[in-house]
Amino acid sequence: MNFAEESPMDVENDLVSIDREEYIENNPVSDGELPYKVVRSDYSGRSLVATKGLLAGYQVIQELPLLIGPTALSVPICLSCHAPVSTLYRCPVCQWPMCSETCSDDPLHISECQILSHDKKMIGVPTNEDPTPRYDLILILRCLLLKHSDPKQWKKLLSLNSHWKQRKKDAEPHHMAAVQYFSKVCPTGHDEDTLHKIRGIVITNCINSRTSSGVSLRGIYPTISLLNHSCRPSVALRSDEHGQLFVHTTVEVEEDDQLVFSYVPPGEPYWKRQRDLHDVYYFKCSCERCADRTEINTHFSSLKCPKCKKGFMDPMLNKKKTYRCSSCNYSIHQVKLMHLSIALQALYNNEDKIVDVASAINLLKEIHVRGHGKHYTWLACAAIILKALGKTITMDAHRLRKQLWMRVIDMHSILEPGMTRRRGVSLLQLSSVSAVLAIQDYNIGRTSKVRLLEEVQQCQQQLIEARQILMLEPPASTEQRWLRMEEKERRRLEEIMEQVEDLQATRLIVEQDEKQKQEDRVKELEDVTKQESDSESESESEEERGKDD
Ligand SMILES: C[S@@+](CC[C@H](N)C(=O)[O-])C[C@H]1O[C@@H](n2cnc3c(N)ncnc32)[C@H](O)[C@@H]1O
Repeated sequence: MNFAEESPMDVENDLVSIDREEYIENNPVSDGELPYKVVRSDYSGRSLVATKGLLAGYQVIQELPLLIGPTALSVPICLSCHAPVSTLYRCPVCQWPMCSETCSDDPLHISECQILSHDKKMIGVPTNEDPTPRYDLILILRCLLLKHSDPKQWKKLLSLNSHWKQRKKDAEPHHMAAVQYFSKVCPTGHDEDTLHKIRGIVITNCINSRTSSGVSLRGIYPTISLLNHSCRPSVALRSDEHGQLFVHTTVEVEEDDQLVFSYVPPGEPYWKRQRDLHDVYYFKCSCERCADRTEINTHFSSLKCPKCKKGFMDPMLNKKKTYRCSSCNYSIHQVKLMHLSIALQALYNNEDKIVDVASAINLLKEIHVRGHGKHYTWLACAAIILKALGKTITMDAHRLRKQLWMRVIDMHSILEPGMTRRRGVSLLQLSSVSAVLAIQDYNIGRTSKVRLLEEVQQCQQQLIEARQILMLEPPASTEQRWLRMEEKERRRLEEIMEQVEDLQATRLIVEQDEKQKQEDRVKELEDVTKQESDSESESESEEERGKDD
């Protein structure tokens, strides 16, 4: 077959058609107007912008994957139902691990199997239970098969960004392995440039989701793929167990604002975010966070100056990749700063070092001295401490937990503000630990009843906000567990409030009882006194009388 005339370049710049009917069907509450449109810029290509002002939490897009498959590095999973499998049962034809005969006979697998079965030496076939990059091949193959199974969708797929020429030039080993595999070992009939392009499309555009059994999958979503990146996002993506994606605004956006999400974890330092964005997506990020040397006053990626120990070594954002002290102007190269940061990271990376609250606090102090309280290592260390403290239920542990959750929430509200799942979950945790502390403090007489009520009300406010955020989780998603936890916490707080009210009522009754008893006693005393004085006066008068007598 000659594929020469359909060079991928021909469709490189085609716009993916945005299907309005499909949008309305997926978003029944929508007024029929798309809340986004595609715009194009010389530097960042196509991107989605809001067509009107949108409040935080607004669902902008709901989209099923065009194709879905295993992540590039995966433990063995069945190629049909994507359930985790051992390597004991294999498809008798292609030898890939599957869960059963039913799955290996599935018509969807048959077409893949015909290609994969050419690998007689099992070069690309997973051999044991360990995670393997061989699963990278599967989604690429599914894309390649689309050409004949669904030419319309194939065209849509080819319109996505791939950076294929650059990837071909860079010849990264995993990329080359996949291209060679489908050109030499299991030929699919596509020319090499198309193979470069298809792998490029998968790497540039795939988005991960999770099945109900906890397996990570990656999918291609033609509309959502048009969202550009920012390290300070305005939308968040959530998936259900069928791989369907939902895009919500996390903050209020205005008409014509870009809708952007973060391709990399926002908790990574500047140099790591830039490196990954460059290596995988081929661009330099200049979002408001990256364009500000202080990363919005957090100095998130800067160490304290090793020379004057006063200023922060902030990135200069220039091509030389230098970091300069804000106080004494001392400068070092990014590589040196990376090494210093990695050394700092090594201090906390060993979870076993956190044996109790005191050791955790010491560790935080160490980071504070060499890094600082808003440094990325602090955030990562807080996560490790929160995990390591596990079920420790001492008051000290609760107090530390509360402080850490408060700081984590503060930092994330700068880095990725608004209705993010991270904020929802952190608020839930903060509310839970604050409630425990409030009750304990009250029980040991450290706080008053009024303070207890105030704190419980504060926890309820945190839960209300957490609920608003967690309600955005799609119904068929594993993350619904957070909503269940929120419900449990809410009931617990209601019980506490009832108990406090009961307590209040009991106290009132006791107090009234006491008051009554007191009054009775006073009355009794008065009566006795009166009787006594009466009898005294009687005897006195008797005496008088006697005298008289
Ligand atoms: C998933 S695609 C997004 C849609 C893409 N802009 C397009 O035209 O198809 C990812 C690619 O978009 C570009 N991109 C995304 N965010 C960017 C940003 N903040 N600055 C520059 N380029 C960006 C990069 O080329 C990246 O590899």
